Amino acid sequence: MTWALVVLATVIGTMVPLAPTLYVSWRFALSTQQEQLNAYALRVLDHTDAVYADAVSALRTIAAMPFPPCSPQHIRAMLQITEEALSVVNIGYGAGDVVECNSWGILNYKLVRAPVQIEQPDGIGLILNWRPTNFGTDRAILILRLREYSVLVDQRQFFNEWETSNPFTISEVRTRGGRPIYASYLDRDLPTPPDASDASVEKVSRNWAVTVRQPRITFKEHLQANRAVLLPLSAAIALLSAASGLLVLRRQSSPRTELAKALKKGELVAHYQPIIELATGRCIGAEALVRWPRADGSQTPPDMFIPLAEETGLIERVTDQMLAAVIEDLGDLLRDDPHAHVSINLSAVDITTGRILPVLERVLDGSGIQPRQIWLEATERSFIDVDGARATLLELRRRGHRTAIDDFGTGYSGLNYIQNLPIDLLKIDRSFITAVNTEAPTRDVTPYIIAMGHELKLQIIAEGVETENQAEYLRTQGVSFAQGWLYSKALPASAFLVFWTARRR
Ligand SMILES: Nc1nc2c(ncn2[C@@H]2O[C@@H]3COP(=O)(O)O[C@H]4[C@@H](O)[C@H](n5cnc6c(=O)[nH]c(N)nc65)O[C@@H]4COP(=O)(O)O[C@H]3[C@H]2O)c(=O)[nH]1
Repeated sequence: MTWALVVLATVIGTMVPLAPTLYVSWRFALSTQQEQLNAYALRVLDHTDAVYADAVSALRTIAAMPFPPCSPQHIRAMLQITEEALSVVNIGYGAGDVVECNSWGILNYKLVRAPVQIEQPDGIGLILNWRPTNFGTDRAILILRLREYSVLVDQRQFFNEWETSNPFTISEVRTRGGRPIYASYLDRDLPTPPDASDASVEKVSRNWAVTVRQPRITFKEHLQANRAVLLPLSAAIALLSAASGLLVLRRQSSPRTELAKALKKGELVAHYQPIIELATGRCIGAEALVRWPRADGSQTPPDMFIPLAEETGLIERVTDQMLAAVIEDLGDLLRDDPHAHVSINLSAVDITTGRILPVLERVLDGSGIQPRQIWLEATERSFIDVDGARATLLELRRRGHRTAIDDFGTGYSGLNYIQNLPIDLLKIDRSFITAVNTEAPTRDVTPYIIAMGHELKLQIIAEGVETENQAEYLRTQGVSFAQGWLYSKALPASAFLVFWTARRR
């Protein structure tokens, strides 16, 4: 994946989750608004019902009292009820067109009884917006009338005194007959009820219908109102998607992914380093060494990616592909010359788990290649699990394969250790060959390793032979085989076949 694609993916990765997030949060705001309105409508209705019930109760109580009209007891009773009923500001009595007395006493002026405007189903008459000039208040009064009695209520308190605490919400109260009797926008100089796009809720009780409204939240308003939350949220989403984009990029270009891709595409190839019989100078076989040619023409050295393959569990696939390459590249050679062999490097897991056994069986089955033509090399690291390694090596040997301990001398295997392992060949590490005939401190170790090999009756291969001098020394020490740049570097299959033909004679 290129950077451009990752940037594009990051931008899309930012926008794609952001757009639904904003939309969902707006939808959530709308439903929250609706819920709030719902709750508010219920509160308005409850309040109206409660105040009405209080006023009606006062009305019915006084109407049921047996006192002579406007008698001192009658007036005292009206005063007492007025004081006890929270919403009632006064009670009036008048049998004809005028009020004769009220909670304060007998009227000494003429107060005309206002005509009933609305008849409620429960028999109570309503008079709205009564504004008496000489009554001690300039606030609108709602009168509830039952026969001769009138109960006076502060109209604003009756409907919803406290609703001013919610300045964006307006409420309208209607009788059950549909007659509008209150609208908060009239009281509070609010704009007249807005259009149908408002968010609104209607609630109905036995006597009243209440509607509450609010301009519906637009997406833009929601965005502006929640900038403080939404902007950091979008920044966080952007960061997250950028981070995941980078992660994808890193994954895409991580060495492990690259190696896995190379394995998948079959990009690893086998090169073959000739193995020479020191006594005759003849080529008796080759070691297969993995090569990873890159698109830019370079090669990634096995020392770099083999440890990675071992750590990341890809090494089994490397082994399997090398084995398949050997059969493909040198199958004819091996079938034509039953004395020729190819050495293959196994990993620790191939040896300790025995995984390689069925793989080899499958590959060689019906191939015409003898198991003894496939030598298998394992480093000392493979022998950490001695029992697992011994079981695998024993089975390999039983089938006819030859087994070699590779890079000998670099690990910690002592004589006692390797003499208990079923090994045929000991391969001396290049560092001990380089030391031959030099002043290097390891030069004394080389004869010791060779002697150990002889002691264990193992055939010895020297690797990294670069000079005739080294070859001569090894010959005199009784080392059987050698490989190294003195003879040839690891060659592509076709070049090796040419080398083989020339050195087989
Ligand atoms: N300076 C010098 N070097 C020489 C000379 N002759 C041979 N060599 C190099 O020494 C290494 C010998 O292979 P190794 O000890 O098995 O060491 C191998 C082996 O441990 C591992 N490896 C290579 N191919 C495979 C494979 O197919 N499977 C596994 N599991 N490991 C492999 O990678 C290591 C390095 O492989 P290469 O880079 O191919 O390096 C090879 C070879 O190219 C010489 O005269 N002078």
